[in-house]
Formats: sequence, C-alpha cells, structure tokens
Amino acid sequence: MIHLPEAFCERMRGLLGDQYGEFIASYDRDRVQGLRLNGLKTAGPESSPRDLARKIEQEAGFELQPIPWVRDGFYYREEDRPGKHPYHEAGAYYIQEPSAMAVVELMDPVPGDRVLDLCAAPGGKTTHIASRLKGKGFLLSNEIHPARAKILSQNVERMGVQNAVVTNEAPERLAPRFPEFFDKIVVDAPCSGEGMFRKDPQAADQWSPDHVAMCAARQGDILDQAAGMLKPGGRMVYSTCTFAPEENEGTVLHFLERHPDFEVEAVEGYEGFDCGKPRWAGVDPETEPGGQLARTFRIFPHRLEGEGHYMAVLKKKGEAPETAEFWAGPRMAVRKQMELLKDFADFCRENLAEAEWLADQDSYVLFGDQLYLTPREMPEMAGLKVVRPGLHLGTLKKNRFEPSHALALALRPEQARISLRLKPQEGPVLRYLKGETLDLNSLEGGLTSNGAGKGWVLVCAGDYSLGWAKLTGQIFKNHYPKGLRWV
Ligand SMILES: C[S@@+](CC[C@H](N)C(=O)[O-])C[C@H]1O[C@@H](n2cnc3c(N)ncnc32)[C@H](O)[C@@H]1O
Repeated sequence: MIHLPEAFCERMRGLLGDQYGEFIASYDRDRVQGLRLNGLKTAGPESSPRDLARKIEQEAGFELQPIPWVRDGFYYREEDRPGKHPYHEAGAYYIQEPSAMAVVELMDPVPGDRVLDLCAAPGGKTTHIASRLKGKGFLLSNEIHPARAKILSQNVERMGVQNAVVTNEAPERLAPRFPEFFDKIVVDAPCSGEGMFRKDPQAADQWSPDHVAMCAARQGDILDQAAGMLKPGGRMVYSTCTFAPEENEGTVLHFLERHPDFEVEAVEGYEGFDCGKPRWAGVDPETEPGGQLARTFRIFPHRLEGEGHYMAVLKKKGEAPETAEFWAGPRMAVRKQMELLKDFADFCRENLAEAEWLADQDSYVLFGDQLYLTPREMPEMAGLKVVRPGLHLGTLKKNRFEPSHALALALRPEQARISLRLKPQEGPVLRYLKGETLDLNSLEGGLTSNGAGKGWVLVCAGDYSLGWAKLTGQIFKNHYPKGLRWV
C-alpha cells in the first residue's frame, strides 16, 4: 500500500471531483508494464509490429498485448520478466511505461528530421525517436547529470542507434550553439513525478508543494532555452509525468505568454486521452485565446492503462528556412588520416558481408585511437561535453582493428560474414552472456558462414545481434564486454 501525501490527495480531490474515487483506487491496482519494439532491430520490410510481437511471444514465451496509442508498444506480464531476457541485452525492445510512449507518437519524427531530446536520460524517448528516424537524420540526446548521461549512452548503444550524439550539457549551454537548428524537440521535463508514485514510492515521500513550485520554475527555464533551438515551423513536445497543474497547463500558459511566436498545435490524440484543463491553471476556457490549453493532453491512470502523463504539442510559427549548414572541419582532418583507417577497411572486408561501412568516409572521426561513425548531419560540437560522438566502431590497435560492442549491436546478422544465431532461451546464449568460451562441437547448427572459417563472429540471440566472439578452429573466444556479463 503506497503512502500518498495528504496535500496531494486533497488537491486531486478538489480537481477531479466525482472522479477522485476512481483515481485514488487506481493506486491499489498493480501497475501495468510496457515494452516497445525497437524498429532498428526488428524492422522487416513485410512485418507489422503485431507480427513481430507474435514472433517474440513464440520465441521468448512472453504474452504481449498491444498498447492502443503506440504503434510498436505492448503490455507484458510482470512474470515474463523481459528485462532479464537475452533479447533485452540485444536491444530487441525497450522497457517503458506505456503512457510515456505517447510523447514520441505525438511528436511523430520522420526519417531525415533533426531532433533534440533535451532531458533525455535514461533514454525512453530517445530510443523511440531513433527507432522512428530509421538511421536517417540527426538526433542530439542531451542529459544534464553526468552519471545519467552515461546510462543514456549505454541505452543508445544497446538499441543499435547509429545517428545519435549524446551530450552532457545544461540547456543554456546548448541553446547558443544551435539557434533554430532542430525540426523537432522533446522536453520531457524533470517534474514532481506524481505519475510515478506507484512505480517509485520514494517519489511520494519527496513530494511537497514547494517542490512542485520549484519544478514549474525550472520547466519554464528549460522551455525558454529549447524555444530558441527550434526552427520556425518546427514542433516541440513538452511532457511531464505529473498531474500538478502548475507544472502542466501552468507551465505551458506562461511559456505561451513569454513566446507569442508559439502556439499549441491541434493534433489528434487517442480516444482515451483527456484534454488539458485550463481551469486547473486558473484560466477561463471561454476567454483563453484560441482554447489552446484544451488542445494539450492528459493521461490518467483511472481512464487508461498507464501511470499518467501530460503532453503539449507546441508549434513555432513561420516557415523553415531552406538553407542548412553543416560542420566540415574534423571530417577534413580525418580524410588526411585515411591511411590510419586501412586496418578498419581490412576488418570490414574480412568480417562484414557488406562494404557499406566504407562508403561514407566523410563521417568517420578519430578520437585518439577510437574510431566513430558520426551522423552525416552532425553540427559543430567543439567545446561541448560529448559523451558519444556517434556510433563507436572500435579501436585502431597496432596493425589491426578491434570492433566495438556498439558496432555488433548496430549490425543485423546478415551484415556479418560469420554469424552465430543461438536459440534465445537455451544454454549457449546464457553461457555467451556469462562470458564463457563456446565450442563449435557443442552447438547445434546456428553458424552461418559466408566462406570464412575464422575471424570475428557476430553472436546473435535469434535474429538479434548480441556481441562479438572470435572463431579460431572450433573455439569461439568470448568478447562480450566484462562489465555487461551476466552473473
Ligand atoms: C523525466 S526525466 C527524462 C526521462 C527521459 N526523457 C526518458 O524518456 O527516459 C527528466 C530528466 O531531466 C534531467 N534534468 C534535471 N534538471 C535538468 C535541467 N535543469 N535541465 C535539463 N534537464 C534536467 C534529469 O536528470 C532527468 O534525467
């Protein structure tokens, strides 16, 4: 039984009126659990999300039910524990609270967009955006807290994202660097977390009216910085996981007062979503210009199977400028270092089935001996705290190239010359995740070799790449990173 703060209950009673009983009763029910399929890993040209979910159900023994407002989202049963399955390590899906999945659905990023996720850790919205971008366009995922930025980067890696850069900056340091740069921005703001009380009872202990007021002030500051980074005509989604009107309608109302170049866009929600509540922010809906706050969305736990969320789709008036300028500096420098990339080129020829990694040399960047593939559209980043400048390809060692774990996760099985597809549930895949050496003689099938008998092997759980092993004779030397190994 969760202990809810008395002042919170009082306020919700006043706001919800005769719905309060149902609302408060929802805290006694088990919370619903959701996962979102990773379109970067599961995208087959002919498969619908439901077909892919059926396949995962059969292979992993889960029971999945569609989340109605999310194309790739599914409810799962707690006892299936998908977070402890090899498919989770392979980035086949991301575990995410179902109502939180609505944010990126409303934002609707499309391949080629330049997107900023300003408050991004641990990466729910970022990995959703990346899945929608399908590797095309540019995603800047930022997180202010260093430790959380690291976790964000690890999740970006696990999901096999190629075109995202992760930074660890305060919004006010990013804003002057990217004036009117992004097509879309998500501000999933730090908030008082009233929608998290079931998941995280500690959030209830930390709640206070002063904390709500502090969050509202901070949200306004973050939104002000974000506003300058959005192109005219661009779309910004503001969201919180709290019910407090000060942090929702109130924050949006004051933002619109300060930024008359923005308006709330009229987009379609899902039938169970509630409208924003202007009156809760002290605004008479009859007199509010354009009824804008009523075009924002609320998800309540007693009305839908989710913990609760608030979302506003904000549009910057005007037309996007035609021109786009990109940074060319370090790429030119890398060109001069092409002979250093020779070992990488040899690695690709010997171990990858497709030479596509060599095609776009302008995007390779070296940091010391670490080689990265940066998004084509990466802007000037010098002077910013960059946690991940793009896809980490590997390390240039003396006369050889050692591929990174991130590269393994970004490849599909058919892109490797030798791949080992292990059954997702059985002994060998678990032994691989524990860091053990595998012996070809003890494995039943699963090895696909395109002519090569030795070299780097892409180890997969079913159809999803998990990591590297090195095959010599009959032995697969395990290269699953030590820090990730299962115990
Ligand atoms: C609601 S969480 C983001 C969740 C994330 N979008 C996701 O989907 O996984 C808000 C994040 O904002 C960060 N944050 C805290 N203060 C901030 C500030 N002043 N500016 C920007 N971000 C801040 C927090 O560290 C936290 O990671």
